[in-house]
Amino acid sequence: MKKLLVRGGSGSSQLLVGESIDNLIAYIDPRRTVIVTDTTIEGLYRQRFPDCPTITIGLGEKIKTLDTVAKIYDQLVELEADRSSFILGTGGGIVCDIAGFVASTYMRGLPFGFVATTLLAQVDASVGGKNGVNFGGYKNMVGVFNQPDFVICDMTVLQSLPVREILCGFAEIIKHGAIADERMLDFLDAHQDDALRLDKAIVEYLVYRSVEIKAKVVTQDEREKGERRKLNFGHTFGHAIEKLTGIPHGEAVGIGMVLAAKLSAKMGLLHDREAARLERIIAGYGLPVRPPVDLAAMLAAIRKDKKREGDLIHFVLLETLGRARVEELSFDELQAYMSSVATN
Ligand SMILES: NC(=O)c1ccc[n+]([C@@H]2O[C@H](COP(=O)([O-])OP(=O)(O)OC[C@H]3O[C@@H](n4cnc5c(N)ncnc54)[C@H](O)[C@@H]3O)[C@@H](O)[C@H]2O)c1
Ligand SMILES: O=C(O)C(=O)C[C@@H](O)[C@H](O)[C@H](O)COP(=O)(O)O
Ligand SMILES: [Zn+2]
Repeated sequence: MKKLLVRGGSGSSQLLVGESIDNLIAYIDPRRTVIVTDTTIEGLYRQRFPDCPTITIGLGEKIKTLDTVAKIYDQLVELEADRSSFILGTGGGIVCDIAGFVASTYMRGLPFGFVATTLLAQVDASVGGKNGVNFGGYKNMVGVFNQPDFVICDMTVLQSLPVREILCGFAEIIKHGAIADERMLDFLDAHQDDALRLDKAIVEYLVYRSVEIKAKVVTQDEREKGERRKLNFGHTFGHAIEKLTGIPHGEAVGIGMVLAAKLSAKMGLLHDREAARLERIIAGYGLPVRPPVDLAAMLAAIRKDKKREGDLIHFVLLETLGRARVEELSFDELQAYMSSVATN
């Protein structure tokens, strides 16, 4: 097992890469812990959790709402959870985002930790303290920055993940390579087959390196005033596509990264050859690369993105593979560049 630390103004988080869920008891007091999980994880892994009251939520982005949060508050009241209670979110990104938000707001905030059970949650969603829910159909509109005490990433639970969910995790791994580490992209290229069949050593390296990249950025800029914006590479288009089509987050981010790389090339930053290479890597990991909606629809959704400030939007571009930069673009500029970028 390897450990990393995320330091934020809201507290520090221990990231335990390769820890087993069978050792959970070393991190929590079961008499004080309430587990929040989803129906899949409850069915697959409940017998391996410590014996604690458990709140089980449904599946899918559609339940990442304030309504679900309110239902969890109700159950916490019923369980007589108090300020000495501890919330353990056990699941993918949806459980982590919701459980972290519930823990951060119930009774003005309880301590919490995560067991991240999807590849996407291990490499991204459980790390960095962004907790929240969607509102009015728009992504992550209500939330907080607040670090969990710990995150457990047990590689063995990834074996039960459906293939589509594994691929979604690779989208965020590729993102970390694209913004911060070209050698990671070389590694992803060289080890594609082993990575896709979840070879233990390969996946453990990719999870660790992803978390290392994200932990460094979050420690520098927890509240996303500058450097952290780069973690949003591919997300401006990605969130719009997710909202418009309901495809999973990782798939939408994969398409968003292809579009953002093409835009970077159009703006004279990234070489066309590099944009094409990134697209090849994303496609090689079985992810879609063409937007299933037209440009006008995406731009209309982007106008409501919470990263908009007046007529400007912070857009993450690539200078080269492995180095990102954030530019403020007006919607007119974005529209002008994108209308000359091939999107199909
Ligand atoms: N907070 C952040 O920094 C951050 C970062 C990235 C993504 N996110 C959010 O994460 C969410 C997506 O998370 P996700 O991709 O993990 O989706 P998810 O939580 O919906 O999980 C995907 C599916 O896999 C199932 N599952 C989970 N673990 C499993 C396992 N070990 N075996 C079998 N099935 C399992 C789940 O029940 C679900 O059906 C999005 O809402 C996205 O916005 C947040
Ligand atoms: O941690 C971050 O910062 C990220 O941007 C990571 C993203 O992969 C993630 O999808 C995040 O939830 C997006 O946050 P948002 O604030 O843009 O909604
Ligand atoms: Zn994301």
